[in-house]
Amino acid sequence: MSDNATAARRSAIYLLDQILGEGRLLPECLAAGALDRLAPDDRARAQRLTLQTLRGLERADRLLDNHLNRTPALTVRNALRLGAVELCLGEAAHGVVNSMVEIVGRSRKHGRLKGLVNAVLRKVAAEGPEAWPKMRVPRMPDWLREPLIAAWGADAVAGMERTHFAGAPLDITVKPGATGPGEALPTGSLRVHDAGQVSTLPGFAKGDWWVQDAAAALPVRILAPRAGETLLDLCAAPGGKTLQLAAAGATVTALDISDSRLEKVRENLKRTNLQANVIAGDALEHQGQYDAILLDAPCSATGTIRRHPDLPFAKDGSEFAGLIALQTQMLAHAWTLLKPGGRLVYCTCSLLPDEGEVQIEEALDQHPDMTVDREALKISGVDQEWITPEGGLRLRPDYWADLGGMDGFYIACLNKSA
Ligand SMILES: C[S@@+](CC[C@H](N)C(=O)[O-])C[C@H]1O[C@@H](n2cnc3c(N)ncnc32)[C@H](O)[C@@H]1O
Repeated sequence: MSDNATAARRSAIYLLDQILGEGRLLPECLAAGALDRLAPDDRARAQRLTLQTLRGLERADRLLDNHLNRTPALTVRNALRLGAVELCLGEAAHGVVNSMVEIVGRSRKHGRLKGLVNAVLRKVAAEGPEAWPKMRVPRMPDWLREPLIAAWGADAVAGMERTHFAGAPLDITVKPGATGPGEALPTGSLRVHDAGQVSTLPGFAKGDWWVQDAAAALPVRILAPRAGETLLDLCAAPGGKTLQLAAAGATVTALDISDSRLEKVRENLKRTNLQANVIAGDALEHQGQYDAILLDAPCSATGTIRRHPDLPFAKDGSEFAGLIALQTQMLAHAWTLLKPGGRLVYCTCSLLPDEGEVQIEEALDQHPDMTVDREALKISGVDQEWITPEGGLRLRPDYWADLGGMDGFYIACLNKSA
C-alpha cells in the first residue's frame, strides 16, 4: 500500500462526505480546492474513486448492510462504501482494507471503529466480487425516477440507468480543418474510451479540439452559424458551444452571469486561438440585436448524470420550479434580442419535459412571430425518430447504447418572422 493511495482515498471519502452529507456538487468541492494538496495523479485517482463509489453506492450499501447491525457515522460509512466498491471492482484486498483501517483508525472521533472496518471489509472482500455483477443496476432516487418514468416509460429509464452506471467516455469536437484522437460518431464528434489525462492527448495543447459530449455539440450544428453573422451565446460558460460558434467565423458575443465560469471560456478561446467578445452579465438585462442566438439555459442538468453521478445525491428536485421559471423568462427576453428573420436555438441538458418540450409548446403559443424549424434538425447522424411532436429534438442517455450513450438534451430551433 502506498501512502499516496491512502491520501487519494482519504480525499475521496472527504468528497463523499461533502456530496452525501452536505448536498454539495463535486465541481463545487473541486473549485473550493478540495484536492489542491494532492499531486495531479492522486487528484485524478481521488476523483475517479469518488465517481466509482457514487455509481456503485446502491450495491455497496446492500453488501455492507448484511454485516452492519447499525449504521455508523457518515464518514465511516463512506470509507466502507469506497472500500466495498474498490474490492468488488478487483482492487487487491490487503491494500484497500489496510488503507481504510488506517484512515478510520486515525480519526479522533471514530478511531475505535477501525476493528469494525477491518472485519466488515474482509467479509466484503470474500463475497463481494462474485456477488457484485449479479446485483441490479443502481437506480436513480425516486424524486427523479418517478417523473422520468412518467415522461419516458420504465424501459427507457432502465436503459438510462444502465448508461449512468457504465459512466461516459470522452467526446471531443474538432476545429474545422484539424484532426483529433478517437473514433468518429454518427454526428461527427470523436469518442475516446479510457482517455486518461486529457491534456496529454494529441492535439490538445495545440488547440485542435475541445472536450464536449456528442449531444452537447448538436445545438450549434442545428443553429448552423455562418461566417460574418452576429451571434449571441447567452449562457456561455464553460464555453464548448462558444468555441463552435467562433470556429464558424461568426462575430460572437459570449455572455454569462458567472465571471469565474467565464475564466474557462477565456482559457479555451486562447488555447484554440479563436475569438469571441466575452461579457459577464445577466442575460435578462442584456440588450442588442443579433442575427442568431443560442440560449443554452441553466437547468436541472439531469441529462448529464452519466458524467456527474454526484447530482442525484446532492440535489433533491426542490430547485426545479425556479429553474423552469427562469428558462421561460430567458426565452422571452432572448426573443426580443433577435432580429426579424433571425433564428434562436433553445436547449437544456435536462431529461424533464418541463425544461424542454413544454417550454417550446408554451413559447409557440405566446409568440405569434415564432415558428419551429423542423428542417434544421435534419443533420447527419440525427435519428428523425428523436424529433418530438412540437418540433424539437429529444436526446436521451439510453440512445446509442451500443456506442456508450450520450448526454440527455432537448434542442429546438425557432425562427422569427421577417
Ligand atoms: C448549461 S450552462 C451553459 C453551458 C455552455 N453553453 C457550454 O456549452 O459550455 C448554463 C450557464 O448559464 C449561466 N447563467 C445562469 N443564470 C444566468 C443569467 N441570469 N444570465 C446569464 N447566464 C446565466 C450559468 O452561469 C451557466 O454557466
